[in-house]
Amino acid sequence: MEFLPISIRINNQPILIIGGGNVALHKIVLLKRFTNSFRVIAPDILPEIKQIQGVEYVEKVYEPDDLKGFRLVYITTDKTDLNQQIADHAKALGCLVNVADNPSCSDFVSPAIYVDRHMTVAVGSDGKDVLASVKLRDKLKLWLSEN
Ligand SMILES: C[C@@]1(CC(=O)O)C2=NC(=C\c3[nH]c(c(CCC(=O)O)c3CC(=O)O)Cc3[nH]c(c(CC(=O)O)c3CCC(=O)O)/C=C3\N/C(=C\2)[C@@H](CCC(=O)O)[C@]3(C)CC(=O)O)/[C@H]1CCC(=O)O
Ligand SMILES: NC(=O)c1ccc[n+]([C@@H]2O[C@H](COP(=O)([O-])OP(=O)(O)OC[C@H]3O[C@@H](n4cnc5c(N)ncnc54)[C@H](O)[C@@H]3O)[C@@H](O)[C@H]2O)c1
Repeated sequence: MEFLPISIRINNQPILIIGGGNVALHKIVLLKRFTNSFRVIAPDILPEIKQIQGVEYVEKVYEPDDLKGFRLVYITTDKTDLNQQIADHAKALGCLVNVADNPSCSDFVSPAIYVDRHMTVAVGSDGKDVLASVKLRDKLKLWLSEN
């Protein structure tokens, strides 16, 4: 196993998302259950992202200075080499990174989550089989709602 399941406080600092496409939107929708403060940086940002309350967006290409002051960084551009480069810059600054197209260079991966008031169930596969994580989360969700 490579990834430790922990619960991190995220409501005290904005989350940085580089890239503003489908994966960025998907991440923001899931993260909205836990925080309401995001900065999105990309030359083309989906209108659905711009409309989300709590999203501050900047329409430009990534530059290394964009990382300053952030702790959690989701890297979601459609360019594999660029994603790797951003991850290297972010790690050098001490940020924790999630790289959408490369779990092996991510500092953290996102589990499949079920939330019921203050209780959470988070299922992960150590970054190896996301569909199995989603399937088990859905089974647990069903079982919990019936018991
Ligand atoms: C659980 C969830 C949480 C979240 O996203 O926050 C999550 N992925 C979700 C959905 C989803 N992801 C993908 C599909 C389409 C599948 C299909 O149809 O084939 C769907 C289904 C859908 O969208 O419904 C594709 C995909 N995912 C990853 C890769 C890259 C790779 O594996 O190399 C590719 C292939 C890309 C490609 O090749 O194009 C990688 C990761 N996805 C993870 C988490 C991390 C591992 C977690 C673990 O340890 O199990 C990890 C490693 C990194 C990360 O992102 O943290 C969320 C469900 C939310 C929910 O239901 O609540
Ligand atoms: N982890 C997952 O769950 C998952 C699921 C599907 C796809 N992916 C991978 O995630 C990546 C993104 O997919 P997508 O569907 O969101 O792509 P997309 O085409 O919808 O969005 C790409 C975004 O990257 C931005 N971008 C491009 N160059 C940039 C730069 N220099 N600086 C800043 N932003 C820049 C674009 O403006 C756009 O907003 C792909 O590599 C894909 O393979 C991951």
